[in-house]
Amino acid sequence: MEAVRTISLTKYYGKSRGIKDINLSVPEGDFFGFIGPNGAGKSTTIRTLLGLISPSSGTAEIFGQDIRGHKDKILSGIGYMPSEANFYPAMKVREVIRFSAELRGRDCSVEAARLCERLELDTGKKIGALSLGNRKKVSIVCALQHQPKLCIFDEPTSGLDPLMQREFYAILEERNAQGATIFLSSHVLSEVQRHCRHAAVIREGEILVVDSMEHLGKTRAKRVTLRGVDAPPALEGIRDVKKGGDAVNFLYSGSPEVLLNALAALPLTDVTITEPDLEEIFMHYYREGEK
Ligand SMILES: Nc1ncnc2c1ncn2[C@@H]1O[C@H](COP(=O)(O)OP(=O)(O)OP(=O)(O)O)[C@@H](O)[C@H]1O
Repeated sequence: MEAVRTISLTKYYGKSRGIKDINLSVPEGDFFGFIGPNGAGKSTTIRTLLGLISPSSGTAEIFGQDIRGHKDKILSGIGYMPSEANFYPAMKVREVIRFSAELRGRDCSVEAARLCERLELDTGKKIGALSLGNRKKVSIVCALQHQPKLCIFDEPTSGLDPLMQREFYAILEERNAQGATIFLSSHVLSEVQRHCRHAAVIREGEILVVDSMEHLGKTRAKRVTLRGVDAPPALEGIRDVKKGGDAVNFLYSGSPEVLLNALAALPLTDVTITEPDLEEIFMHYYREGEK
C-alpha cells in the first residue's frame, strides 16, 4: 500500500503559484526524500497533503484514505514536524511534549523520555529560553513520541548541530527499519543522498523527476578528474570544467570509448571517473527543467 499518494495536487495562493499537478506515490516502508530549493513548494505540498491547507484542486491520500474525509483520525496517527518550531514561549518543554501526546489521547511518557535523553533535551526549561536547535528537538520528540507509522519531516535538521543531526538520522533509520515510512523534505542534498531510497525533485511548484536514489545517481554524466594536464581533452559533452592544484575535473556525458581514446593520448599522471554527486545531479535536472 501507498503511505502517501497525491493526484494532481494543486495549490494557488490567490493568483500566485504554490504547487501545480503534484503526483507523488510513496510506498509504505520507504525512506523518501523531497528535494527543492527555497520557495519550490515543499512546505506547500506537505501542508496540502496533510489537509492543513486546502488544495485548489487534486486529492491526497494517506494509507489509501482521502485526507478530506478523515483528517483528524489520519493526523493523530502521523508524526509531522513542520519547518518552523513555534510553541508557546511560556510553556515548559515537558508540558509541550505531554500536551502533544494528550492531543493524540496517548501516554507516550516512556518513549518521550527516551527521545529527550538521546537528543540531550532539558525538559525543565521554558520554550522561550531555548535556541532554535533545541526548539527543533522539541518538535522531533512531539513528532516521534507516539511511534507513528508515517513520519513527515519538513526541513528537520536546520539549526541542529552535526552531532544531533547524526543522532536524529540514527533514530529515523531505526524507525524505518521497524517499518515506519519516512518522508523528508530537505534542501541539504548530502543528507538525502545518504539516507533516502527514493526522491522527488521539485522546482517552481512542479515535480521534475521521481526515482530511486540509485537511478537518480545514474545520469549519463560522469565526473572525470585528470592529473598531469591543465585542460580537458577537446571533446563534445564536456561541461562544468574546474581547475584546482594539479588537477582538472569536468562532467562528461558522451561515449566512454571516445573519452578513453582521447585520454590515452594525454600525458596523464592520474585519472578518476566517478558518479556525479547529488548536487550535480540536482543541477542537471534543474537545467533540463529550464529547457
Ligand atoms: N501563505 C502563503 N501565501 C502566499 N504565498 C505563499 C504562502 N506560502 C507559500 N507561498 C508561496 O508558495 C511558493 C512555495 O512556497 P513553499 O513555502 O511551499 O516552498 P518551500 O519549498 O517549502 O520553500 P522553503 O524551503 O523556503 O520553505 C512560494 O512561491 C511561496 O512564496
